[in-house]
Amino acid sequence: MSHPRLFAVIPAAGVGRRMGGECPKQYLSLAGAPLLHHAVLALLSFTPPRIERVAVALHLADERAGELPILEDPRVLRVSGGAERADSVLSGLHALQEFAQDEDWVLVHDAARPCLPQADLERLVARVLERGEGAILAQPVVDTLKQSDGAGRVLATVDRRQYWRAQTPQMFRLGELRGALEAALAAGEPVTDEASAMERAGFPVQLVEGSAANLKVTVPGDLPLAAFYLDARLQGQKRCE
Ligand SMILES: Nc1ccn([C@@H]2O[C@H](COP(=O)(O)OP(=O)(O)OP(=O)(O)O)[C@@H](O)[C@H]2O)c(=O)n1
Ligand SMILES: C[C@](O)(CO)[C@H](O)COP(=O)(O)O
Repeated sequence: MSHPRLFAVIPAAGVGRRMGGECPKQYLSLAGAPLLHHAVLALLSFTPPRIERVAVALHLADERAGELPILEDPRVLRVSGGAERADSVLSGLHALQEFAQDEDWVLVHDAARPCLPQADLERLVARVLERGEGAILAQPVVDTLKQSDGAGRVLATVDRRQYWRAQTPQMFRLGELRGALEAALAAGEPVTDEASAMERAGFPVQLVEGSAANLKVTVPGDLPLAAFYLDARLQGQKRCE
């Protein structure tokens, strides 16, 4: 069997509205480096299989992108992001077409998730390559879930055993994902993750349990927790040196 080829896209062109502040959150520094650096490093460090190219979707006009040495890595492709996250992902997929085939696998990972543990990434890639079906990292819901009536009161309590919180990376075949995203966007459907476009197109999506460390840095309160996880990883790496 031919060796499966693996590529990646990192959407990193957001403005970080919910974080506030002047600087888009992907350039905020935690554990000595910007969030974007940690996210790119997690993918460049992964093997086997080695990720052959990582397309990073940026606000190319943002001079801060030029200040990240990791974006000079020969495997990194800088592409211009789009108005929405899905547009940025598509921009990355189109750039990868120069290097990848439609049947190759692609991981899409948020720059806003800097703490991705290698063990989670290994688990996701192993499951996809073992079963030949796309998958996402996700966490089962552990709190009781309430449905809102839209006016600040509980409408219903739902069975939380059926609900998971999607994370990234999300891993699919490049051509299938490109087609599903293009179809969803053409239909004007809201696409907040790659899996929703694949579900809409009728593809199966496996759920692979991820860890709480793989949080999405969204609001200011997320920063100290992300710093804790990154510091813990660095301390662990020092103990192994
Ligand atoms: N047009 C966009 C919007 C978002 N993203 C990226 O998608 C990831 C997840 O999005 P989110 O957490 O929503 O980031 P922002 O859109 O920057 O945050 P906000 O919604 O608060 O503005 C981030 O890495 C962000 O940079 C992107 O590449 N292009
Ligand atoms: C892709 C994602 O991280 C999965 O939970 C999430 O949908 C991103 O949403 P955002 O509003 O773009 O942060």
